Amino acid sequence: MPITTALASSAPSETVSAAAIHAQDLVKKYGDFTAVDGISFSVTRGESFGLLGPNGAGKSTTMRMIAAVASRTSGQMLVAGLDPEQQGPEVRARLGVIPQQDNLDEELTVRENIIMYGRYFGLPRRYLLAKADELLTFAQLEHKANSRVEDLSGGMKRRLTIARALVNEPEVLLLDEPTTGLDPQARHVLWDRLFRLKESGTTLVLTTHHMDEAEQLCDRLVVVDHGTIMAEGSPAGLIREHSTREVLELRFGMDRNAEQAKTLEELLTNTGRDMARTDPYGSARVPDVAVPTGTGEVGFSHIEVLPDRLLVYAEQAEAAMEKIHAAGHRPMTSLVRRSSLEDVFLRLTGRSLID
Ligand SMILES: Nc1ncnc2c1ncn2[C@@H]1O[C@H](COP(=O)(O)OP(=O)(O)OP(=O)(O)O)[C@@H](O)[C@H]1O
Repeated sequence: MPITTALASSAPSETVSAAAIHAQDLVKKYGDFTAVDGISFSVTRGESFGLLGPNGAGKSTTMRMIAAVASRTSGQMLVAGLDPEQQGPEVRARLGVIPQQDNLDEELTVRENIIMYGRYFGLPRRYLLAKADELLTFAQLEHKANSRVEDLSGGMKRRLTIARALVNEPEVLLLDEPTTGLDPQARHVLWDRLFRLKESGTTLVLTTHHMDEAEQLCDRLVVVDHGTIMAEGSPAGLIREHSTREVLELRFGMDRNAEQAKTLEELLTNTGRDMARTDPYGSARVPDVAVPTGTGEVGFSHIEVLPDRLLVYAEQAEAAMEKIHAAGHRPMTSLVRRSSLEDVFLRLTGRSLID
């Protein structure tokens, strides 16, 4: 059966053809090992879409199948309406690919890297000279145009890799771990450039195991673990669905955390007017809408015990802290923060995103 027919049988055809990427029941096996285990997702044109998961989750393998550099074992996929398996060169011409490891030509200058890359696409030299200037300005590398790549910082190399990937004006930009290994300042500069691309309408598909990156850049994302999709939604929607609004982080000392967790759980669960969960480790979910709270109301959900600290999940973490103090408990340190995608991942898998 042609792929368009197969895909259309389970999704509205206008959805499939309008999608920048449509993947259905995608499987990739390496021998007996299943790296990608039947994942399905759709990326809308102009959207910024993320695959968030820990090392080894199958994110890069999925990206390689999208980029037409790895075959799939089964399932279907369309990229810009084309099948990467059947129409590899056409798909690659529509994509900009930023691999996990920079593969710039260290012997060439910054400008030459862009021009040489454009030549692979058969783009004319005159076009490339003007395009290189435009892309160097975009990447904030004008002042490095004639420097050799080996003289660039890590952040500059990453920006050059992105600039180079834009030379063929791709419909979709694939970014595999775009800022891993960069210092915080370099990450922010790169995020700013990606924001601009997003605003100009480029479809971004990125993998990351940094929850802050996913929160910053993604309109929508899938949480991936062991080759399967655990959850899908916007960063805010996922947090609303799988966590409380706030988290109270407490340290009591390594050997006391587990014991304290039991005591605090009883204390916070039995607080009269609170919206406590009857089964704090069960599957009960936090309501989709913000819980109305008044003085003393905690909206307690559950406690996670990590090796070095406790995470108390509550709509009102300050109120939880007050109750803990009032009951005479004195943690060594305490911190109130908003829930993040890291909390979502922990809730879904029982593990941290970064081991
Ligand atoms: N060519 C290969 N042969 C065998 N196993 C592979 C191959 N490529 C990837 N794998 C395995 O498939 C699993 C998924 O790898 P993948 O690189 O897709 O994960 P990832 O989520 O991108 O993680 P990372 O961020 O570490 O790259 C891993 O267990 C990896 O060891």
